[in-house]
Amino acid sequence: MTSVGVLGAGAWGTALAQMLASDGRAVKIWAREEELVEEINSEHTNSLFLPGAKLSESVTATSDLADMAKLDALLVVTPAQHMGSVLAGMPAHPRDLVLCSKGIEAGSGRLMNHVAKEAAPESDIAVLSGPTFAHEVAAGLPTAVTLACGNGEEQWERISPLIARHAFRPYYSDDVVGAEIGGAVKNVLAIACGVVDGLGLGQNARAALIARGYAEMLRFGEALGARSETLAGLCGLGDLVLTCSSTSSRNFSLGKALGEGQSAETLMSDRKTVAEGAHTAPVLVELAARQGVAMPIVTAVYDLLKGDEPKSVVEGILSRPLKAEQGGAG
Ligand SMILES: NC(=O)C1=CN([C@@H]2O[C@H](COP(=O)(O)OP(=O)(O)OC[C@H]3O[C@@H](n4cnc5c(N)ncnc54)[C@H](O)[C@@H]3O)[C@@H](O)[C@H]2O)C=CC1
Ligand SMILES: O=C(CO)COP(=O)(O)O
Repeated sequence: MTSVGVLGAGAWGTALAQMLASDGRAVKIWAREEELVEEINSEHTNSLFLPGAKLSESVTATSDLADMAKLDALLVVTPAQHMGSVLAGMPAHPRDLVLCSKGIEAGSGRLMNHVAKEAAPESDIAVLSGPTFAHEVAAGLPTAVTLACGNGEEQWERISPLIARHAFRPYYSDDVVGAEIGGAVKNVLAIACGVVDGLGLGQNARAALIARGYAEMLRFGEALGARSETLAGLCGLGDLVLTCSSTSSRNFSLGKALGEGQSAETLMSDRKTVAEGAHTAPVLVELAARQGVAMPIVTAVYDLLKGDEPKSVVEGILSRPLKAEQGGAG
């Protein structure tokens, strides 16, 4: 039987391992924390990152990257900023790497598929992304995702049966860049929606922000070669709607706390879980400027994270000159 495992035992890696094991399959998960390896193997829980979820006994954990190298396919679920170093620490790599992290590498500005390709040049790369709160997937609630295969339909035929379950429906795409940009940009926009909520600006403002944020995602995606139909799908609009409207989102909650007046510095230094949008915003602002793409909402989030005062940042957005809704430069 083809073997599949999960690299990273945060909330999402753990939920994916449980989803994969829902048909009785043996699933190996790599955890960085020794105490978590012990807990998953003995208690079948992950109280650090996914409290409340009960895992199947067929999910077993290891802290040895060599165990993961032997598998046929690996779902890669480290935080985006650590994907390169974790993959580089493996003695070899499975044939298929399915990237499930949502972000852009700070410093280099690389998308995750470029990071993975450099660390594991022999592997075929795919991207899995969509509206998927970890606790819901772990509980077996249904959702659907984009599975963008860098090697096209041949790779899809190989990996989709490994990943699809009754309540977890991958949809085929070959637009890896589009799938990655959707997930990375929506995290930043979710912070903005949280700020609107924290400031009490109302539901109209949030809907307007989602629509204008989506326009930013489309413009940026187009500049990097993503297809707009990909961004209109599960990994773009689908995930944007989910993350921008729920305090279950860490990014939304971070924004809400900022809007309520907590300091960015304190919020970031106190974190145990990852809010990828905070790491993506600065590098996204840089990449957008390089591409000549206007991203005023993303820039506003960056300013807030630098410590600018929420009310004045919102005032800046509202004072922008009026323009045509479609086709303008921003
Ligand atoms: N939680 C969710 O509902 C979803 C998360 N994602 C994405 O999955 C990725 C992982 O997020 P979560 O599983 O939620 O993480 P988490 O916030 O639950 O846990 C933090 C993770 O970071 C790891 N970590 C911390 N420092 C590290 C280091 N130096 N090197 C390697 N790993 C380190 C920890 O071991 C832990 O696995 C992120 O890119 C996130 O955007 C995607 C879809 C859903
Ligand atoms: O990506 C997610 C859901 O699809 C999770 O969002 P947060 O990282 O904001 O919690």
